[in-house]
Amino acid sequence: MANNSSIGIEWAERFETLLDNPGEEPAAIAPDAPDLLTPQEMGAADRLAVASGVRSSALMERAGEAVAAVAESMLPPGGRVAVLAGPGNNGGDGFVAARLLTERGYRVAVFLIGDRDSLKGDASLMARAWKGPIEAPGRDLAHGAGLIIDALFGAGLDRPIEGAAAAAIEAANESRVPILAVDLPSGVDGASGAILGQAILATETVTFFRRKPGHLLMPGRVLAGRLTLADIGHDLSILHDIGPMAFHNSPTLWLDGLPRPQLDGHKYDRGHALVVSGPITGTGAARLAARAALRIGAGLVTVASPPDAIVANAAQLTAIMVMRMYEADGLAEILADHRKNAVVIGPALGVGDGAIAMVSAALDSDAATVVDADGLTSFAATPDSLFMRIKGRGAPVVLTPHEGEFSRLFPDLGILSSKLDRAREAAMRSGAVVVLKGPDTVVAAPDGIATVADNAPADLATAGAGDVLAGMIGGLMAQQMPAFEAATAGVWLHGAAAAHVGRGLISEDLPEALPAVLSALAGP
Ligand SMILES: NC(=O)C1=CN([C@@H]2O[C@H](COP(=O)(O)OP(=O)(O)OC[C@H]3O[C@@H](n4cnc5c(N)ncnc54)[C@H](O)[C@@H]3O)[C@@H](O)[C@H]2O)[C@@H](O)CC1
Ligand SMILES: Nc1ncnc2c1ncn2[C@@H]1O[C@H](COP(=O)(O)OP(=O)(O)O)[C@@H](O)[C@H]1O
Ligand SMILES: [K+]
Repeated sequence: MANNSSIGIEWAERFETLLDNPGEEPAAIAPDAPDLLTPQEMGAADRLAVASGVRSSALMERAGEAVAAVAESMLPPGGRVAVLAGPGNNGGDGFVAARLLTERGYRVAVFLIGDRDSLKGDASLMARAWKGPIEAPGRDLAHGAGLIIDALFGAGLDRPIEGAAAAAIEAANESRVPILAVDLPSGVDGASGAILGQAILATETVTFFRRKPGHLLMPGRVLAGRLTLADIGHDLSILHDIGPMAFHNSPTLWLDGLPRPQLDGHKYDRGHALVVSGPITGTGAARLAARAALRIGAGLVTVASPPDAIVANAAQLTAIMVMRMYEADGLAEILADHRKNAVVIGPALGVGDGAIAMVSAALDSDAATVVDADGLTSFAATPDSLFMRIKGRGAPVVLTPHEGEFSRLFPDLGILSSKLDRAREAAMRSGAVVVLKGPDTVVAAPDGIATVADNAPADLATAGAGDVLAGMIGGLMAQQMPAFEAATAGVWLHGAAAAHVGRGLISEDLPEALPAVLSALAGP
């Protein structure tokens, strides 16, 4: 995660409370608006809107209007508002909001970084329409204010914030006055969610047309606070020209493709998932994954167990079957039965040559494969051999690393500040769908399409939660759901199951919460 030292303890507290209440939809958003636009794509959207006949000053006026409307919900008229305006169009939005709020009875002070004469285009126009004084920001900029509007930098932030702007951000954060951010909390990179130098800790953020990845990726999601998505006059057809490649993970994306039991179906139509168990000291992980695969709808689930663990597995499984497996050759034999059409391998498998051989055997089969945990770590020294096998097969593969496992397989990708880019690069390099886990889990396909989830509660940071996720994805693939959709749906359902359980969650609860979550999705 990016450096958060400039935000300090309050940031950490916010992180905790926000993760307790994940996945709140932004206020004015249409629920089926999952597209995420990078700052560059948003710039293109603005240009396309202007090309289609919308005046850019009208876009800015509406943006400022949306900011003023949220400000009114945060502070009653008569209150004092401090507007921090930056040198670009984000500052322009701030000048519009300052004017509108003054007209509505607020006492507004505008603090500008730079001078009015250097402003360009619409920002210059809006600054001239502001009739009040303009001050330079000092340490006391928030003195007496009931609300700060942060219009320093938005989509145009292109380098770390220093100097006067950094000092203004520090003063705003330290004032403890509620902050409404325009477009993005200043200092947050809209593409990655990373902090560039110093960042505003906003109470609320108003953004326009579509969210950016940085509104969902950490720490941007936490720094943005509550998000409102405002329509400022872009035509939806613009999205066809832009072709967004990143999406907010929500059921809109995959619900139609979610497997459902058919009236005339039987269990063999719902696929047969195989989960590979570790040795006697590590059997629980496979059982968690197997239970999840069954709960998410696979018709049959079998645990392939090393001989020493067969009693432990058999004693604890009922609807799930157990098969004896003699190392990699045994696994290959079991998977020669093509009815076993999905395999989950890696949870508590053990790290080493034995695991490499077993993962290789799984990848040599025709079964859709989920490789997790030790199955990934075992290839730390030879990641290319894993990727070659993945690229050489016909059936799909999903890799489900947490950040630690990811850095073992893709050590050079740590330099990319964006989790979205890391997952995409990894998917491209490996040929697999990559699920890069965490509070902002990214699912990326080799063609660059990706989703970002924001519905996982912090309760998921518990032993075995990842095993359950691997099983859920395997169970969906057993039901013929394509890999990217299965991974995306699995991640969302995993978060929703955790939210359904709430406090005190342990991994065993997750599969058991699936019936309620799936039933709610299926509707009445
Ligand atoms: N037609 C449009 O383009 C619209 C733009 N809108 C607003 O315009 C914003 C984007 O405007 P801009 O592209 O002008 O970008 P910004 O206003 O976000 O910032 C760009 C300016 O800041 C400077 N800058 C960038 N990083 C800096 C740093 N670390 N330290 C000091 N200076 C830095 C740049 O040199 C440039 O002058 C959006 O976030 C949104 O708020 C809205 O008004 C809607 C319409
Ligand atoms: N702070 C958090 N907030 C939300 N989800 C989290 C958090 N930490 C972990 N998770 C999720 O919990 C799961 C943990 O998986 P993993 O790290 O593989 O654990 P394990 O190996 O114990 O199963 C992943 O799905 C991850 O996305
Ligand atoms: K801002």
